Amino acid sequence: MFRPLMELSSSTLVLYSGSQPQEPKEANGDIVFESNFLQMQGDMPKEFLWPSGDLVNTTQEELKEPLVDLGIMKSGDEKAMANGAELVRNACLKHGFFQVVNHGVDPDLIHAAYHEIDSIFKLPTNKKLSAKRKPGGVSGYSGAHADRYSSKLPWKETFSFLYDHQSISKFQIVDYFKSALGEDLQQTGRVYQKYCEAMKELSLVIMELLAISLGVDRLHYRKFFQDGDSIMRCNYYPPCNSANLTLGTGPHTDPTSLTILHQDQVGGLEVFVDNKWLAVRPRSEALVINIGDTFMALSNGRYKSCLHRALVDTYRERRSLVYFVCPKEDKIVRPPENLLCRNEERKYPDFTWSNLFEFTQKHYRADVATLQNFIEWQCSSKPSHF
Ligand SMILES: C=C1C[C@]23C[C@H]1CC[C@H]2[C@]1(C)CCC[C@@](C)(C(=O)O)[C@H]1[C@@H]3C(=O)O
Ligand SMILES: O=C(O)CCC(=O)C(=O)O
Ligand SMILES: [Fe+2]
Repeated sequence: MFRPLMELSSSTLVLYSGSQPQEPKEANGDIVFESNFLQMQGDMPKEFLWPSGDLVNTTQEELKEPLVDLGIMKSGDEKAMANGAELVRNACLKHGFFQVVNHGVDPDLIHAAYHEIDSIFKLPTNKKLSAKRKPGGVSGYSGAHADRYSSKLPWKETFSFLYDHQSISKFQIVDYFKSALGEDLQQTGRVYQKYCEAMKELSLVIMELLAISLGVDRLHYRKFFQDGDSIMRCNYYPPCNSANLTLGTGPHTDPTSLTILHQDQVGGLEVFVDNKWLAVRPRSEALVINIGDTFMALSNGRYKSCLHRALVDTYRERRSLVYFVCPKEDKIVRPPENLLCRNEERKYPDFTWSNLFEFTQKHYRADVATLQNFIEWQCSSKPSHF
């Protein structure tokens, strides 16, 4: 049986060993994040408290990110496409964040995907724990990552799974849900299978737009990511009485390549620009696109990996659907030759997503400096890859 985190934190629980608290170590046994239970305990358990530097208030200012109409990609209107690419370029050079509208994803499918978030997180705790993420992997359930970290715990539950676009089975996600959570979740799997198929197609269109905006061959990144797997993550953020003392997701850049995110109408996603945290206004008809560390390397550092975080709300549950685009594991991450101007320095050595992913799951807690720490870690353990 599991023990609620609160009870555990009052005992001499060793959630991690080793000198570096951020060094994730697997804890023994099931440690459970029961937000209702925690809420009744009065003070916020110390494990969920975040440093004041991470909690710096939003300026109440909203990010003025471009809304790119993706219809330009099918219109054949070269001028409209060039204008759209310029909007993307300016945003990605500055903060790596934009939104797309007229994206072609069925609003009913997005609505269904939100409905299925509750099919997952309203399950009994022991059922969710039966599908908990395995050490070193990404698939499965996590409650505040309480089995990975022992401080700065995020006030959220997550459920993640892999999407292999080239899988021979058109039912890989349905099969995963059935195996992980049982036959009753078959319909949930069907919805996310369709959702991930739609995200994959959209991601390849965006890769073309990014290529145009960088002045490289239009199909370069589409080809690079065509055979890649991706990570789908459902985020559920329970209401929190001490919402100002904790975070739903701490400040970070996504180590992945490109993120396609939909947030519900509660709001809470913020982007760090010009030394300020700016709120991202929820737009139900739009999809948030942000550059991740791996694409930043693929652009030789031109495009910024977007620094962002997610706040929690005092009274309302918040949900987000996050699709992380990744290249095939063993592909060498290297900027295209024709992006590198004459004698332009390579900003990052060659690496693979497989190694960066493993770094984030076994050696380092992804934060605002993941890629730099990964490069140093890789260089210290292997000869130079330049
Ligand atoms: C490769 C990944 C690691 C995380 C999920 C994907 C892309 C985003 C990463 C993450 C969300 C960045 C913030 C910290 C993290 C631990 C989290 O809050 O979930 C990261 C994810 C993870 O390691 O599970
Ligand atoms: O929930 C959100 O709005 C952001 C989540 C996020 O950044 C992530 O899961 O990487
Ligand atoms: Fe993120």
